[in-house]
Amino acid sequence: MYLRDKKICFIGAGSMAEAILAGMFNQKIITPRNVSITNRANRFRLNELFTKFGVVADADYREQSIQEADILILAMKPKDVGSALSELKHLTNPRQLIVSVVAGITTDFITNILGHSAPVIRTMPNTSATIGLSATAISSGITATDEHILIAKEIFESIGSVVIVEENQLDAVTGVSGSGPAYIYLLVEAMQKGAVQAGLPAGMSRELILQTIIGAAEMLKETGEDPAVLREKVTSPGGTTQAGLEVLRSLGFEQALVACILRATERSKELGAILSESKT
Ligand SMILES: NC(=O)C1=CN([C@@H]2O[C@H](COP(=O)(O)OP(=O)(O)OC[C@H]3O[C@@H](n4cnc5c(N)ncnc54)[C@H](OP(=O)(O)O)[C@@H]3O)[C@@H](O)[C@H]2O)C=CC1
Ligand SMILES: O=C(O)[C@@H]1CCC=N1
Repeated sequence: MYLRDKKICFIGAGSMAEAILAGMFNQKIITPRNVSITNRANRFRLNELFTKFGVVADADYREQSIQEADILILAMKPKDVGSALSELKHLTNPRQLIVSVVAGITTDFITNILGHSAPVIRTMPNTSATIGLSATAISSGITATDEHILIAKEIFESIGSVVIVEENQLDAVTGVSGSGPAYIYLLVEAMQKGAVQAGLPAGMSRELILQTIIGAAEMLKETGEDPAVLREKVTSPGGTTQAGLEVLRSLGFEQALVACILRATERSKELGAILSESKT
């Protein structure tokens, strides 16, 4: 219970902030009166989050909320981090823990803008946080201690599973599990198209595909088997799976996924580099 009595303030009130809020309240690891949420301008959105969670979400209390927080969660787009921190740094202090969910942005970048030694934890959750099933990786900047990692772990365990990584692995995590839900959704979209073209009704296709993905994921988890072994068990020689997989391979399915992850990883590095360059 590292979060008990800690005051948390979100800077950024978008979909990731909402997903984390929902997880923390579902797991009852913090009370609404200890949480405030701020954004740049959208008062309607703040009101929506106040109505939904009962958190302090009043634009007029933005400065006070940031100043009084023990933990600041940065949840704005990468392009907005520099300007947001430059504008708000005078409200922060070295005793606050800074937790960032922003893709590509390094702990060094954040520390340099703040200009003081507040500990910074960089994380990468994903949108399955909304239903408590995020895969989140967390890493610490140079001034963060084991206790800070434990605090961040408690926050992100409320929205799913957590692994601790070195910061230089976080771009790859972003390419794999941060963006990963989108790859799976594209797979479902394509499978649905195929199912309908093969003659199944759309609604039934969706149900069959979802259960197939859930079943395959649970098989991987529960058996601990290598995916190649499980794949081979589905694939009868000369059967339907073999025929389907041959088409996937001839169209470069595996290379496409590997290239996708490498490009998303590279993009995460680019997002950080663009901002670092624009600062110098
Ligand atoms: N979506 C995803 O799948 C994932 C996203 N992330 C990361 O989460 C972060 C947030 O993403 P998401 O929630 O989708 O973004 P949204 O666009 O939904 O929300 C961004 C929020 O940031 C606020 N904001 C912008 N500028 C400032 C500022 N200067 N001061 C205070 N608040 C500001 C916006 O306020 P206003 O509306 O008033 O402008 C808005 O509330 C991103 O950095 C992304 O990389 C991480 C993992 C997964
Ligand atoms: O697309 C993005 O940049 C963010 C980071 C991971 C998922 N969404």
